[in-house]
Amino acid sequence: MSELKHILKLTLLEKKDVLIAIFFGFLAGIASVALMGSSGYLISKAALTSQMTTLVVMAACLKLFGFASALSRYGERLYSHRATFTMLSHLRVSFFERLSPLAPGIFSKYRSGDLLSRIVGDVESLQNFLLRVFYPPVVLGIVFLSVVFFTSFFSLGIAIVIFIGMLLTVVVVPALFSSRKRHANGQVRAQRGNFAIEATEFLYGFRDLQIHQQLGGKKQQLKDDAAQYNEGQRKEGLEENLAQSINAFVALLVSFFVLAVGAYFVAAGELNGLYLALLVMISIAAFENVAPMAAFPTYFEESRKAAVRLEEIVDEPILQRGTEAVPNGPLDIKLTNASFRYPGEQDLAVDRVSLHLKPGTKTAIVGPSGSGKSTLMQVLLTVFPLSQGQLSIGGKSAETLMQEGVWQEMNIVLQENHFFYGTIRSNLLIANSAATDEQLNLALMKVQLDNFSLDIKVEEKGQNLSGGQKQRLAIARALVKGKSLWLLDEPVSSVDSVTALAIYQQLFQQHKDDLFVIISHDLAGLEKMDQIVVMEKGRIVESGSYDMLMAKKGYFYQLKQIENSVFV
Ligand SMILES: Nc1ncnc2c1ncn2[C@@H]1O[C@H](COP(=O)(O)OP(=O)(O)OP(=O)(O)O)[C@@H](O)[C@H]1O
Repeated sequence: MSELKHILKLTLLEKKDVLIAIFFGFLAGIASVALMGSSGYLISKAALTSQMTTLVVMAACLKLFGFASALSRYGERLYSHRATFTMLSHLRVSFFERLSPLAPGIFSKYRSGDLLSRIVGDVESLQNFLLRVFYPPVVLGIVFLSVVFFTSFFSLGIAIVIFIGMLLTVVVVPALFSSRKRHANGQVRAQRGNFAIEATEFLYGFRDLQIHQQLGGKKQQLKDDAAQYNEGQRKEGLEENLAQSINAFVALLVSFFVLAVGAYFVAAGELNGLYLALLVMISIAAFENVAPMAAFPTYFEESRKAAVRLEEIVDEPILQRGTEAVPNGPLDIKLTNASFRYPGEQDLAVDRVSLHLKPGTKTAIVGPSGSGKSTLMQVLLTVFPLSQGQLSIGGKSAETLMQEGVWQEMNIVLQENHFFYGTIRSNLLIANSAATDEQLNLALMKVQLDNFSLDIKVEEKGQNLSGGQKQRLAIARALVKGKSLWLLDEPVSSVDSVTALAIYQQLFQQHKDDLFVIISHDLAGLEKMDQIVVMEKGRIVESGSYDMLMAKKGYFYQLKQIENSVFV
């Protein structure tokens, strides 16, 4: 039950709705018991006496109880569902608040399909927590105790039988099935997760699977996962039916006992026969309310597992981020002896790097594939926390700064940039929602996309754009943002060299006071950079201006020679 503590806390944030729902639930339950009880009494009274007034009063009571029962049921549904949906919205908010600081590291631990299944499926499963786990036993408990209290005035023996029946149907049978369910290996939630993982991969990798003629195998795997999930659901359904049958059987048995014990007491002269039908009908009505308890084990286990699966994700230590604002004015970025290691990896991806990036300067980071350039960029973006060393922005330690505040000051273009379904305009406005069409068109012109209309449709992930167009659109987005720190990771790797050069020229000429950090594979055109940083195995092996490095005839010079010999 401890797994559900957090969910219970969120549910009880809506204490008022929960209490009103319990109150109406109790009224509905007790009114239906009273309805049946008074009809039993009416039957006996009609058979045994001919007092018209009592019969008329009882008939009026029947109508009143019927009306009260229907009305209270409506109130119960209204308030319990309102409390449930508010709890779900609290849950989603609290889950995302705890999840977002874990991104993007979370993707190395969980596959996207799995995350999706947890975020959507498991959160959704928890809508049953109040409606079918927490609330029914509470309402039933109160209704039953009231019934036991009422019947004890007529016959203590019958009250005891009803009390034992209550313990069996509300506590013992559901607890037995819950424990059975916990120990059975019905992993429906995990199976649903597996199915979501495979389906997402199938969707993402459809084209590659088709090209490599591997669609068949993957399809089969999907079918197997779907079959397992179906089988799990089938077994779950059977188990629920069994619980329902046993609970209904026990309830019927108890009503039978009430009749038998009542008949015995009537025969023994300990109970007035007038009340026998009333007590039997009360018992039948009270046990009719027990039906939702049959589903309790399924929903209890489902809620428990969903809560555990959600907790698993967000139960990572939360990295404490700073709260200070980024200082005003031109910003510099300084790395001192900075190292970073990916979780679970042996080697440092960034190894004792010291670097000072000043406003108004242009720095290129070059090096062979896998040398740590992109990781260094993520470190500068404060996405990856340093394992060792210092990162300061504008003279302040990055740890003390608010991460959103740091990103707000940066124009960022990564190797892969996401484009949303919409138009060119909507994709550019992401960077600055206040930008005018004129500003957007100017940005498009600077990246040589002036032939693009702002109303052109962009398909999901920018599928209808070429690689180079996507990169230029990402630069245009950075231009629209208009900040002074430029962090660009291979921004023009898919753009032809003439256009790329023209874009760089525009950027450098019109943003002379800005700070540029550009990762590049291409060693051509670096003459314009103020500083070239050469990386190898996570370390800076050389740095300086183009002329300095060429004159030094060191590592960069050799890379240039290799590049020249390859292309000559
Ligand atoms: N998420 C990750 N988890 C573990 N190791 C990683 C991860 N991403 C990168 N690495 C490793 O870190 C090292 C540096 O990778 P990085 O992507 O920074 O290199 P790079 O110089 O940018 O390469 P490229 O030029 O090919 O983009 C590589 O050895 C890589 O295998």
